[in-house]
Amino acid sequence: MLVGDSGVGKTCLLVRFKDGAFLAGSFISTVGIDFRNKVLTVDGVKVKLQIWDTAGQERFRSVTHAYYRDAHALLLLYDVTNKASFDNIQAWLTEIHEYAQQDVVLMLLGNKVDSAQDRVVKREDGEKLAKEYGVPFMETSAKSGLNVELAFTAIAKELKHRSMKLPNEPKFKLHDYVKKEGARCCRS
Ligand SMILES: Nc1nc2c(ncn2[C@@H]2O[C@H](COP(=O)(O)OP(=O)(O)OP(=O)(O)O)[C@@H](O)[C@H]2O)c(=O)[nH]1
Repeated sequence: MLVGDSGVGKTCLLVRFKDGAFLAGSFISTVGIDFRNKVLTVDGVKVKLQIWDTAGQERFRSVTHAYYRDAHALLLLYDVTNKASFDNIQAWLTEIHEYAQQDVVLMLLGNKVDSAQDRVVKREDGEKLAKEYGVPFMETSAKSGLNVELAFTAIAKELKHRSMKLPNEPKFKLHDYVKKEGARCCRS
């Protein structure tokens, strides 16, 4: 499930992942909730992700609260060009704590890193906040595609490992995977 303030790029991130395209131009805010499916092959196993795109606008909050309980993973987004969306992350985390399952997979994403000239939230600030709350963190761009595939693949890997629970397989460490792959392939 994708959550975060209105306008941070949740729908665009999902469209980039699903269709490999960027929705440029006028911004159409999500009404309520929407979902798309995508099948990924993770370590030779097909994983079907059902990805729920929520409305960030306050007036839809009661609708989206009802969906948290069934979410296996949450991608919490802020916009690196919008300080308020970053400042609201703590409130989102409180909400997640209240409504989501205790063991939900959670990842923090700082989106729109392609807009370098408009950036107001430094990468280190995102990293610091994520560390404080013990969640994996990445910067992304729905526009350029930076780290989009990586974010969803990391989540899919974690979910696959959880659902298969193979006793002889070493535990998958989402944090380490994100750190290693992020550093290797596509830091901005
Ligand atoms: N430069 C840039 N613009 C982006 C990016 N992602 C989204 N946008 C723009 O930001 C605006 C909002 O994007 P959406 O994906 O609709 O935002 P949202 O979080 O789904 O918004 P709500 O549905 O209201 O919650 C649109 O005008 C997008 O074109 C990005 O990575 N880079």
